[in-house]
Amino acid sequence: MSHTIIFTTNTLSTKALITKLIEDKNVLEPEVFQGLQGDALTKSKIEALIFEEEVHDIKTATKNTSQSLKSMSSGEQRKVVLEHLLNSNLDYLVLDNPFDNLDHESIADLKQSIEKNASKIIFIIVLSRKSDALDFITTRFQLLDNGSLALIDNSNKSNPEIHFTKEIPKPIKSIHGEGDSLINFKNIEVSFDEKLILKNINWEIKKNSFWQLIGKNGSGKTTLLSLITGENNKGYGQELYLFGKKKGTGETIWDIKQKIGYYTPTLTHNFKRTDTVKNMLISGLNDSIGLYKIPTENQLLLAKEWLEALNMEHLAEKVFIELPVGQQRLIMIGRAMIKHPLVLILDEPTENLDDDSAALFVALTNKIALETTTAIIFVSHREEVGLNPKNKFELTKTTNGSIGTITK
Ligand SMILES: Nc1ncnc2c1ncn2[C@@H]1O[C@H](COP(=O)(O)OP(=O)(O)OP(=O)(O)O)[C@@H](O)[C@H]1O
Repeated sequence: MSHTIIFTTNTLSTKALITKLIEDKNVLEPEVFQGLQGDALTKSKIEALIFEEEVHDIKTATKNTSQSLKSMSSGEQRKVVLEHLLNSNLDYLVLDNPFDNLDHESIADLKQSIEKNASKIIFIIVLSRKSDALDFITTRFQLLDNGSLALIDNSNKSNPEIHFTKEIPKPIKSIHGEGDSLINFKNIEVSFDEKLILKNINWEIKKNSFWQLIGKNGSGKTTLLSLITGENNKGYGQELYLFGKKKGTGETIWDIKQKIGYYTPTLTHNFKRTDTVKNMLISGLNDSIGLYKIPTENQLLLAKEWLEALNMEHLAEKVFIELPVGQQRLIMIGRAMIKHPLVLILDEPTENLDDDSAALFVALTNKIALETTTAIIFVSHREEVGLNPKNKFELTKTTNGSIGTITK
């Protein structure tokens, strides 16, 4: 049995595929896999280990560190759990998009580690991105709509059709913001358990700017964003200015949230409600996820305009969580943008997307940057092909906290 790559697209359920791959009757070559021990590195595996640690106080993947799995950055979590699985005497290991969330160096490390273990463990790697494929694995399949696997040659290229022809719809009412300076970090520092994570951060975000925030795993990107969105109170007492006011001097978290549009894939991870696509868009006007109020006529009209702009009019009444993930992401960027916030924060928004869906997401982000005055902060490890940020802010780890530099 050789190592295998399986390409999937966002219209298909990889969960069902992965369950089959680690069942006794593995879909690849059932007779070969009979009796072999396998496991999978997936998001739900990581979530289950966090649950074990939190609720039952059982440390499995983190038994050699004092830090909890939950408090680690997403990239750190992935690395620790993979290391644990590689040391678990398995015959085969299924990796679900293992390079998502990882910085370039970690991707190179991980690829090396897979190659190093390739004589001991059979790897089955499920990928959404063609560019993530490992050269030494030449057995490659495409998951088809009917759940079967088709052997492919390596020259298959995708060509997404991008046709956002309508303009980004105008908001019902403008959000008021004084001056050009929206967010200003002046010598900001953040520590956890007395360990400095961010050091002397100076960064000003102005109206109409388009930033990409980059930095290695654990360099503090999410921590930096959480100072803006209000989830982290470590900004108080420091020179952090949000929309012209020093943080902690009067504005409530809700005042601040109202000026920000935010999207990160975890926002809808546990979302189980059956809101329609149309209502999901409108909920961005109330800063809720899912609609808890009856929409007004104007709101319904605005949602219609957005659906047209996204070429998704026909999906208005569909249940949001039943859409393929690529379409869900476009709706979520629409939801975050519907009020034309002063700042739009997109934290690893293309995580887990296939090439075509990522290209659509990137095109929509560029369009928002071009047609509105909203400032955009796009966080990604990947150099997304086609993304056109005007500036880049990079966090670089040092032994005493990460420092920030404007690199573009
Ligand atoms: N509550 C916490 N307690 C202890 N350490 C923490 C806590 N929250 C974050 N950290 C640490 O702070 C550092 C920065 O984490 P953060 O999630 O901001 O990084 P990141 O750049 O977003 O990483 P990634 O790209 O992997 O998502 C990490 O080393 C993380 O382990």
